[in-house]
Amino acid sequence: MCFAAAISSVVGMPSIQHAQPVVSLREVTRTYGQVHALDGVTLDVHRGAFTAIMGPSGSGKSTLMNVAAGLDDATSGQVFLAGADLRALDDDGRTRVRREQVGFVFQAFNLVPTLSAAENIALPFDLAGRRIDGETRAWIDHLVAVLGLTNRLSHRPGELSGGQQQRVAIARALASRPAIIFADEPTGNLDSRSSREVLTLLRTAAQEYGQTIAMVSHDPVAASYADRVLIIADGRVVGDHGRLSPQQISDLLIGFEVGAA
Ligand SMILES: Nc1ncnc2c1ncn2[C@@H]1O[C@H](COP(=O)(O)OP(=O)(O)OP(=O)(O)O)[C@@H](O)[C@H]1O
Repeated sequence: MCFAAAISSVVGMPSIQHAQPVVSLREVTRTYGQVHALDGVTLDVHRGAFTAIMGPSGSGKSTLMNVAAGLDDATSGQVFLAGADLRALDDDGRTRVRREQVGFVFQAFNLVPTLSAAENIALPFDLAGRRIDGETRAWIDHLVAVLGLTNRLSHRPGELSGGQQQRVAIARALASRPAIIFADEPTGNLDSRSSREVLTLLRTAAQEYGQTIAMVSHDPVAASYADRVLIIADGRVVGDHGRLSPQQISDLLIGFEVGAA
């Protein structure tokens, strides 16, 4: 069964609304001592967008993701995540917004090694003290089937390939239908075939389900799966493009790598 059919058969195809951005940054700065990791970033990310964030090493990509996800504090400016004004919240408030609205996928998979795949997928619900109701169980079962994990649910991460581990991490991130998934180099530890599978899954989740995804990557091929490519240099957004080919992305980046050298 294709991903779209599986999803629509469980929840119906949601309408994609572009009214309120999922993430909204206004003139955001983040300084570490003398370093301006973010230097006046203004940015909206809309529901259903698959956005790649690219730029030279040290340009501020991780800082941007961390600030937008409420993992790090902006020094100045405004940060809205799923309608919440993050800078007006205390640590507990930010943690709550993160748990309820954000999914994460990391390069190193970040699965708990002592838990099975099924337990890892359910972990965010356990941590949030949320019961998995019937509808959510059906959704997770479908995700597991579409991601090809049905026969791997009792396995621990150490018994799975890299690609399978990342698919478990993606199922975990999608399970709670978060407002946004932040993916930090999600294919950094995968071979090219597994990378293609993972990127296709992310793109399909955005296109067919309206799942908002922001992905930091160094890889022009990975970024070519996104429908928006942001280029960050010296803490600023210096490029904001629609879908681009890997070659177009490489050419853009070479200009900034040379500029940064
Ligand atoms: N916790 C921190 N303390 C001090 N400086 C920091 C901290 N985090 C980031 N920086 C600095 O902020 C700038 C942006 O870093 P950031 O990690 O966001 O860049 P990046 O684009 O994600 O880099 P990379 O591609 O190498 O991961 C860098 O100069 C970095 O050294």
